[in-house]
Amino acid sequence: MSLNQGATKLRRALEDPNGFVVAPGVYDGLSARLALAAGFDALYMTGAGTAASVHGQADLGICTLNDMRNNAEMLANLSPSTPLIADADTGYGGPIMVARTTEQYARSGVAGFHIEDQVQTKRCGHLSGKLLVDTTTYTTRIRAAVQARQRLGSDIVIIARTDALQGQGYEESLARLRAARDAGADVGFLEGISSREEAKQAVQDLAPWPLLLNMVEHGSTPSITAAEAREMGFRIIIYPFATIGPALVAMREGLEKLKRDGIPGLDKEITPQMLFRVCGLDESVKLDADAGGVAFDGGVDLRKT
Ligand SMILES: C[C@](O)(C(=O)O)[C@H](CC(=O)O)C(=O)O
Repeated sequence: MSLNQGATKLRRALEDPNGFVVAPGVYDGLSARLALAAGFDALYMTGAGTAASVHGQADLGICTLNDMRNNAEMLANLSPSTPLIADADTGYGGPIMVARTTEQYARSGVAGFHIEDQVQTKRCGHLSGKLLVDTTTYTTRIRAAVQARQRLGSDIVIIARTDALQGQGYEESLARLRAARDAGADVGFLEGISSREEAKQAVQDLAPWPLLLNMVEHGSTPSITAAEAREMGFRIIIYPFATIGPALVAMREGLEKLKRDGIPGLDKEITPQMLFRVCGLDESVKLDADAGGVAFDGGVDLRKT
């Protein structure tokens, strides 16, 4: 069996003409556990969510390779057979760093990652004023990733993202994606698609090269469902804010309630056991018992039913 099952699975899904990958954004262990429990068969590690949760910072190129790799490694290994697509921003430096990023992501169990053509002081693709590197620098990043993948003999999927649409227009964006494809990228990612027509056009213009749709709601892109994206011909859809969006609202409301009432007033179903069960409590207890451990012989539930 391949060492990186997720990467092999993702690559096979892209080779299958009917394969379509739906990956909700996750940013920490709990959000990933919940996405897995909900039955998603792929995950997306959002860089914006990682910056927000690990550092409490905006998506402005603050996360380093180590921050991203650490988070990705934890997420990818909660369910190694479930592909994790991870944000790799600009690749974190020149070709040497991009190669290092590729190697570290591959060894960490990441199934695929995207690298973009923004400058190092990057920003979220749905903010204005983005600055880009030239096409030669961009393709050098992509080539460094492809060559690193080949040296490793890894199935890790390399996704080329361009942020050129906002400042340089559609034709320049397509030229950049074609250059990335020619440099060996497996999938294209046109960031900040601004209409359904543009989305369909990009799929057609780059066919049969697989394209990823970044479904950031209330950003530059209209709301497109998974079924619509599939119909348009996209092969992967990611929803970066799928878990951090609801978490943000729920946490804010919960904290306002606590401030007001002096008690969180949680739903009855929220017990310590319930939280820990979401996070693999029963599997861990079984693992201990299978090894001959007796620590949990008495169980962990306060009230036995
Ligand atoms: C996909 C993305 O890179 C991410 O970090 O999840 C972001 C999402 C966002 O901040 O809106 C991006 O599109 O740049």
